[in-house]
Amino acid sequence: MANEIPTKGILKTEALKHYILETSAYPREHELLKELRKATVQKYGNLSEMEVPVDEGLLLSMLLKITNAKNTLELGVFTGYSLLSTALALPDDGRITAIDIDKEAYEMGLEFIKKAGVDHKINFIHSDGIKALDQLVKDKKEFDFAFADADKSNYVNFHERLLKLVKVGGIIAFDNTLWFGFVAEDEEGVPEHMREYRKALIEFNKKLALDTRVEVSQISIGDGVTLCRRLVNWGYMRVLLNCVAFAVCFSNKTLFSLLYFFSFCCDAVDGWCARRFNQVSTFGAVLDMVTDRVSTACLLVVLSQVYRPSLVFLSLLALDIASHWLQMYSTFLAGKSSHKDVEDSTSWLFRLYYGNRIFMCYCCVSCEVVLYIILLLIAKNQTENLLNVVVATLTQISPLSFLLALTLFGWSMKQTVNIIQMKTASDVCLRSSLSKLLLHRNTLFSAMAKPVSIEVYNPNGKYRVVSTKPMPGTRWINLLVDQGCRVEICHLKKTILSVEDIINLIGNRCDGVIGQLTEDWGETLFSALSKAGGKAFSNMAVGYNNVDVEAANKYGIAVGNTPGVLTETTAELAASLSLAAARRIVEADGFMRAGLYEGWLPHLFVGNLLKGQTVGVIGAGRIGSAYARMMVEGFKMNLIYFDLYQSTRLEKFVTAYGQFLKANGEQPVTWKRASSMEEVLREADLISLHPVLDKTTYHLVNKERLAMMKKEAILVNCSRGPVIDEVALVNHLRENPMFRVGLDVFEEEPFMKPGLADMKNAIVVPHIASASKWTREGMATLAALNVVGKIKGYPIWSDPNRVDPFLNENASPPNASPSIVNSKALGLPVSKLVVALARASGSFRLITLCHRIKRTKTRAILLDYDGTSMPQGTSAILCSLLALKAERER
Ligand SMILES: NC(=O)C1=CN([C@@H]2O[C@H](COP(=O)(O)OP(=O)(O)OC[C@H]3O[C@@H](n4cnc5c(N)ncnc54)[C@H](O)[C@@H]3O)[C@@H](O)[C@H]2O)C=CC1
Ligand SMILES: O=C(O)C(=O)CO
Repeated sequence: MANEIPTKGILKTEALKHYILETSAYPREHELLKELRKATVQKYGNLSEMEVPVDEGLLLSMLLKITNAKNTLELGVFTGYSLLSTALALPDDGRITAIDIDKEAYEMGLEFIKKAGVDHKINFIHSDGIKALDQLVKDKKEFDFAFADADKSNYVNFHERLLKLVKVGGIIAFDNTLWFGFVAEDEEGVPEHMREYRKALIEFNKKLALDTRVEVSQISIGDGVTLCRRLVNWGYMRVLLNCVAFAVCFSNKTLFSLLYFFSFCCDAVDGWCARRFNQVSTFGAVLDMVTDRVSTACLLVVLSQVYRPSLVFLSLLALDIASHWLQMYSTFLAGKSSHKDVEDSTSWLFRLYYGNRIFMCYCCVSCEVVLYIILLLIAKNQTENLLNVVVATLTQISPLSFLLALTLFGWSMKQTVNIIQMKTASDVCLRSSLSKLLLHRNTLFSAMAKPVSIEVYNPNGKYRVVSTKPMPGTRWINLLVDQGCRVEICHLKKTILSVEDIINLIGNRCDGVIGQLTEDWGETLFSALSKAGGKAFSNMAVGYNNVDVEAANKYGIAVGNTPGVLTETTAELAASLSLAAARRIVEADGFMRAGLYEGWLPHLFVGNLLKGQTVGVIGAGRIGSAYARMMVEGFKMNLIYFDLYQSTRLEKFVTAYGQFLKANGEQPVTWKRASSMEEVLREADLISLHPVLDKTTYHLVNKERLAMMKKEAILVNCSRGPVIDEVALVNHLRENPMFRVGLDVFEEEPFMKPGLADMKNAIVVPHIASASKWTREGMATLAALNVVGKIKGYPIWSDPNRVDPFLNENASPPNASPSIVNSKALGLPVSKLVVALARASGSFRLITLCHRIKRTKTRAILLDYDGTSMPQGTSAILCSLLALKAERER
C-alpha cells in the first residue's frame, strides 16, 4: 500500500477524466492498444499507471502524423503502449528506435505489436538510457521525434543528448512532467516514494523554461507532457551575419534589391520546405535564419538612409548584444518566455517604396530592432509613434493584448492607431510607424519611402503634390509631371481618410494636396500643410463645404474647386431622379424583378406627367440653371426659381423658348422668379435643390417647409445632404405616400437616417451626380491645375464659369489656376488671358474682340472655335491670324 501509485491525471475531478476517456478516447483507441492496455493492467496491476493514458496516446499519434515524422526515438518503453501507438502512426517505412532496460515488459507488449503487423518498424535496444543515447550520438543518428518516458531523474541528461539527436525543427516530448500534479504541491503532501522524481522534474521544468535552444509547450494531458521544438541556435553568429548583410546591402543599393528578392525567394523555399518536410528540415531552418538576417538587413538599410548609417550600425551592434542580455535576464525573471519567443512573435510584413518601385519586405524584427525603433522615436520626439510600435509588439504577443493596448492607449487617449489595409494589425501598425518615421524626415529618401498605398509618378520632381485618392484619367497626372511635380497618389483602401491619415500623407514636405469632399479640411490640416511648406489645396469638387476657407486664409493656402465641368452631368442626374420619381421607375423595376408582373393593369404604377407642370429650382446657379433648362426644354415645364441673385440668362432662355413654342402653335412655357423659397415650395410640382451648403441653406427644407409642399410633389436633392432635414423628410414620406423624393446626397454620408431605406417613395443613389467619365476626368484636371498653378505662381483664371480651355485634351492648358475660391482673400493676381469663344459669330465679332484685347492689354489670346459654326469666309486661319495680329499689336 505504501508504494501505491496514485491515479494519473491532473484534472479537477475523476469524473472529468472519465468523461474525456469515455467520450473521445476509448471509442478511437485501436483494438490492439485496448488489448495491450488490459493485458498490462492484468499483469502489472497498479503499476500499469506507468503506461501513457489513452488520450495521450491519441495526441502522440496525431503529433507524429502532423509532423510527418518517419524516424523516431522512444526512451522508456514499459509494455509498449506508446510504442505501439507510434508504430501505428508512422508510415510503413517509418522506424522507431526503442530503448528500455526492462526487456520483459517490452516482450509482453511485443505480442500485440506483432499482431498489429508493425513490429518491423521497431528496433529495440535493451540498454540503460544514457548509454544507448551516447551510442546513438556517436553513430550520428538523427531523429524527427523523440518520446522520453524513462528515468525522470535523468531527464536533464536525456535532454542534452536528445538535442544532439533530434533534427532542428523536430520535437522532443517528455512525459510526466507535472508528475501526478505533485510539482505544484508542497513536498509534505507528496508520498515519500514519489518525492525524488518530483524534485527532479521541478528542476527539469525550470531548466527547460530557460532553454533558448527549444520552443516549449507544456501540455496538461495525463500528468503532463512537455513538447520541445528544437531551434537553431546561432549565438553570436547572428551579430556577425547582421553586420555582413548590413554592410553588403548598404554598400550597394542594387544588391539591396537583389537581396530583398533573394530573401523573398528564401521565404518561399522555406515555406515549401516546411510543408514538404513538415518543419523538420535543417535546410528549412537554415533558410529561415538567412531570411531573417537578410530581411533585417533590408530594414536597416532603409533606416540608414534616413539616419546616419554609422549610428544605425553601432546601435544595432549595441542592441544586438544588449538583447542577448535582455533575453537572459527576461528569461530569468519570467522563468519561461525567452527572447526567441519574442523574436518569433515579432515578424512583420511590410512594403516600402524605393524610388517608384515597391518592395515587399518580410521582416523578422527582433527585440533589438523594436527597441531601436523606440529609441529613435524618443530621440526624434515622435512619441505618438511609440504607440504604434507598442501596439504592434503587443499584438504579436497576443491578440488580446492588442485589444487592450488599442483600448487603453488608442481610444481612451483619443489617439488614432493607423489601421491601414488590415492584414495583421501589427503589420499595419509597424508600417504606419515606419512610414511616419520616414516621412517625418526632410530628406530625399524620406520623400521616397512611403507606405505601400502610395503610387509615385516622377519621383525626382521638384514639387511634391499629393492626391489623397486615385482620380480618373491620366491627364491630370501628366499635366502635373510636365510642370515638374512629383505626384504621389494614396491608394489606401479606406474610403474616407481621417485627418490623421492625411497628416501622414502630407509628411514633412509637401507643396500641394488634391483632396476629396469627404475629408475634413480644417485648421489641423491647413496647419500641417503649411508646416510642410504647402501652398495649395484643391477639392476635387465644386462644393467645398468640407473646407474651412478661413483657416486656409490664415495659413495663406489657396483653396481650389472644380466648377463648370460637372454642371451638365450633375443636372442630368437631377433630371434622371426627377423622371425616375415621377414615373416610379425604381419601384416598377423592383416589381418586375420580383416576378410580380402578371399583365397590364390600368392602375399599375401610375405616376406624374411633367409636361405643363411647374418645375421649381432652389439655387439657380450653374447646375440649377442647367437643370431648369433641361426640364423646361425637354418636358415643356413652366419654371419658378428662387435664388439670392437673378438669373437673367435663364430667364432669357425660357422666354425665347416660350416664344418659339408659341410660334409653333404650342402652349408657351413661362418663368417666374419667386420672392421667397416658400413660394417655390407651394407652387411647384417638382422641386430640385441646387444651392451651396452653408449656414443659410442648412436644413433649408425642414418639417414646416415640407408641409407647405403639394401632397403629390416631387423633391430632388443633388446639392448637399444637410440642405434637407432628413429625419423630417422620412416622417413626411411616411405620412404622404404620394410625395416622392430623389436623393443623391444625405445628411450624414455614407449613412441614411433610419427609415429612409424602407421608403418606397424615395429613390436613393450614392452621391453620383457628377459621375460621368468626362466630368470626373475633368474635375481631376481642374483640381490638379489649381494646385500646380498656385505652386508655380500662375495667376488665377478670371472666369471660373468658363473653364473649357483647361479641359481641351488637345491643347496645353493656360498657365493659370482655374478656380481658387479664396483668391481675393489672399490677394492673388487674376489672369488677363481672354478666351475667344467658338461661337464668335463672324469676322466682325473677331475683329472687335481683337480690338478689345489691344485695349485691355491682355497678355495673350486663346482661340477655341468651332469651324462649323463660323460664318462663310471666316476660317480657322483667319481667326489665328487675327489673334496673332492682336497679340503683336498689344
Ligand atoms: N451631388 C453632387 O454630386 C454634386 C453636388 N453639387 C453641389 O451643388 C452645389 C451648387 O453647385 P453650382 O451650381 O456649381 O454652384 P453655383 O455657385 O453656381 O450655384 C449655387 C447657387 O446657390 C445660390 N444660393 C446660395 N445660397 C442660397 C440660398 N440661401 N437660397 C437660395 N439660393 C442660394 C447661389 O446664389 C448660387 O446661384 C455645390 O455647391 C455642391 O454642393 C455640385 C456638383 C455635384
Ligand atoms: O462637386 C461636388 O460638389 C460634388 O458633390 C462632386 O460630385
